[in-house]
Amino acid sequence: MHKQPISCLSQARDLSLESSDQTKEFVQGKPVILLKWLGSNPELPSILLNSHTDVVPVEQEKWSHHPFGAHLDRQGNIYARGSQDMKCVGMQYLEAIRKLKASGFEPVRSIYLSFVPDEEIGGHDGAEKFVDSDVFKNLNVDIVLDEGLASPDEYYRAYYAERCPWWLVIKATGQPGHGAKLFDNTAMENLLKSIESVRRFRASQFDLVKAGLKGEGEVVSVNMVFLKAGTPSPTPSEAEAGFDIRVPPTADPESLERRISEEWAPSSRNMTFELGQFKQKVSVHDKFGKPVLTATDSSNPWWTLLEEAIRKANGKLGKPKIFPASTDARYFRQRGLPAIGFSPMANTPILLHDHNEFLNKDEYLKGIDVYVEIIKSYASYVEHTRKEASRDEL
Ligand SMILES: CSCC[C@H](NC(C)=O)C(=O)O
Ligand SMILES: [Zn+2]
Ligand SMILES: [Zn+2]
Repeated sequence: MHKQPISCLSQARDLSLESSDQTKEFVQGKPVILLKWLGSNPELPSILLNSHTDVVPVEQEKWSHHPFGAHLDRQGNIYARGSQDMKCVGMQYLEAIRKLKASGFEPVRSIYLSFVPDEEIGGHDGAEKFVDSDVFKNLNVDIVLDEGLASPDEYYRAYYAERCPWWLVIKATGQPGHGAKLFDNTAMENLLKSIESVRRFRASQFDLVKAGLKGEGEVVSVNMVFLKAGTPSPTPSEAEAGFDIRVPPTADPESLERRISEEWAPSSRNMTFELGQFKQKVSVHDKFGKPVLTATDSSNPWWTLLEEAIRKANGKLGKPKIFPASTDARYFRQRGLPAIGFSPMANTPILLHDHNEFLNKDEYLKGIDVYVEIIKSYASYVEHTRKEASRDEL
């Protein structure tokens, strides 16, 4: 994973943000950088602006410009790995603060910026350790902003929840034998029956999205990501397939698990299964099995303030959505904190993790002005809102 935490520190110095005593290595070599803009009433709970410093790898030869060269083309598009996911957001936070400081604005609530590692590989040594720490507890955070997605149309997207990844491997065993012989109960036949069943389920979910009945983040998605089996002859006695499944907080995890064990990997067909990172299946549900969501109605003042701030910056906000993939926001929501996924990139194709990831400079600059309004509004909001749930309650 490519990391650039050092530049955050030089930016912090440049902006006179506090940093030295706040930077923590919960895991050696994986720093969490914390910057602080002290509010005039530090007793009030704070605002946390989170971003991750790691990016996914690149296949350099498939890019039209060097993926780490930040090439600016004639249309004003900046090509770089992380230009959407999510160096843009981390820098926009800092640039918005630069503008606010230059304008003489003084926050009432303290504002923290966290730059965390490892989001792309699950956040276990990054946001998860940070959120579990006393350092985080002492920040007394009231609201978290984290990453969202680009939007190909003129409406910004904001996310109030996310789906949970289940990495599934199903294994089939069966009768080995001569490759020229037709016989029942081979590992391949057993596995293929399961794959057919998974595909029917996948189509049923995808049809709901295609028909406009459900959003992308509201269905269970399943993609087969690998197949591993045998040699040309004899007929192999073992075969396996891996799936990337994404489960929305509104789905019933128990019934999906039943489907896996009864339809996709039934022992009656000599099949077994493993759910990797299985622990994560609870991360979008609380301990009572209730979905972990951030409210997007008048019960959540931070949502209303976000809407108003975007409007004030002449931006348009679409209907709140469930994030289709996985972000660090789930760790904050699990602690009972409201967390909104938001990356101000309208009129932009969704290119995170793709070749030729880019962001247009005008969108980038507009996003800074959107954050100026959001930070101004959040840091001036003095009503008491909610407290972090204590660890014992979770
Ligand atoms: C669970 S770790 C992987 C995290 C990654 N996040 C995004 C935003 O792509 C994903 O959902 O695949
Ligand atoms: Zn990201
Ligand atoms: Zn990513």
